[in-house]
Amino acid sequence: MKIKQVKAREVLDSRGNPTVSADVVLEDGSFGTAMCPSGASTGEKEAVELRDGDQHRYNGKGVLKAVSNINDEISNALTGRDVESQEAFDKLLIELDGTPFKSKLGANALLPVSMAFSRAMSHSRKVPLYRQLYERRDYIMPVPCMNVINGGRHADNNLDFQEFMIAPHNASSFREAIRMGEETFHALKGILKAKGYYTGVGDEGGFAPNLSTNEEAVELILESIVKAGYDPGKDISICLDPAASEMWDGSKYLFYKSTQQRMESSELISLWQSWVTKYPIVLLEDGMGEDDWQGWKQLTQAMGKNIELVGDDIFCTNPAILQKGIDERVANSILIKLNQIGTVTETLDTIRLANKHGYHQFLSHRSGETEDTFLADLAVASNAGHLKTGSGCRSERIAKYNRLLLIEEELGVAATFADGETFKNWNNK
Ligand SMILES: O=C(O)[C@@H](CO)OP(=O)(O)O
Ligand SMILES: [Mg+2]
Repeated sequence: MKIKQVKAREVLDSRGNPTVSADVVLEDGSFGTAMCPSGASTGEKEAVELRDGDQHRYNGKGVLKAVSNINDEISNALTGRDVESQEAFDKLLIELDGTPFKSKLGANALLPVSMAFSRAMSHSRKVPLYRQLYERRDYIMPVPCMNVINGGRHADNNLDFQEFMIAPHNASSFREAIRMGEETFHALKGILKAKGYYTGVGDEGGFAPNLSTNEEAVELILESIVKAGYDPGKDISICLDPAASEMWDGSKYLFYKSTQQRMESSELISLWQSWVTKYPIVLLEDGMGEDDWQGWKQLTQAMGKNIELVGDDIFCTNPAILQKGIDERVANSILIKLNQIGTVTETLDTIRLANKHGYHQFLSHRSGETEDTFLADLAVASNAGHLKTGSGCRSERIAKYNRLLLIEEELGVAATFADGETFKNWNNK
């Protein structure tokens, strides 16, 4: 298929920061467009996001360089080229950049072009995007892990830990799971209000109340699950992303927003063990920091048979780093974020590698998002069984859930809801 046009411009993300929107048009007139998300608590080994640094425009956060890299270099190299597959297309992008972390053209230039090509191909082949990404007979609809309390770097005022999520898994469909999650979200709002807490939301749509302890967040969520009429642990469980890299001060974990206490890795592991005993927690993401491999190994030894331990900052969706984690028995699951690695093909490669070694895959949005719903299709295409894309009441998050509702309807009997099995069956460690 010949590429007819590649084009980009600067648009805005959900934090009001600039991001890249790109289009790809194929010879047969098929059109695809996509927008790039952006993180706040980023891993050190993520593919590079180019920012202009010109303080007169968006406080240095403009993306005009990345945009012109698409409109000039990428467009010149691709226009008129015959490309037979996503792999071939992404290979051209990777070669054009030529650096290990995509620092020349920017992952925020490569990724939206790569995603736009997937969409253009799906239009050309007249198949839905999830089928374009991975053709299967039956698909698994993911458990929506909804971030109902935001802390850490995603809210200025409150908790040390970044994300407190609910996983409504005892449902017969995605539609039912989302309803259970939203009912709990609204019950939580009522509880916060009654206790005199602020009910404004953080970057990912969860509440950002001024709670005094991290434990209180979990307790309130459990109370809201019950208030909504569900059984904690049986119907709805808890998932956490404390984003521990943000707490790591080089040798210890600093509770930088609450007590100012500094914990050894072993103490933090004991804290997680006591929480898992006390609370119905099924998934812990970034329980240790990315620079604390030793701590990560110990965490995996201590808890890897009991719950899902997801590596986000430590793996950065990078197959080479994941391979190191597999070899050294670090984590039993990987977070998947398209812009951490920078192309659709490499994202699918990482998913495949994880699958081959019994590592689960947790599909994820970024804290800076757009209305682009690519993630929803990727979550279905991968059959990964769960995703996180915020909660409640912010449209850039809900857009993905709404897309999943439509996909489930479209698939009909070819769709099975993932349910609680998603969080079980560890075959390693
Ligand atoms: O840490 C995370 O998992 C993500 C998404 O929730 O946050 P950010 O996009 O800020 O890296
Ligand atoms: Mg994370």
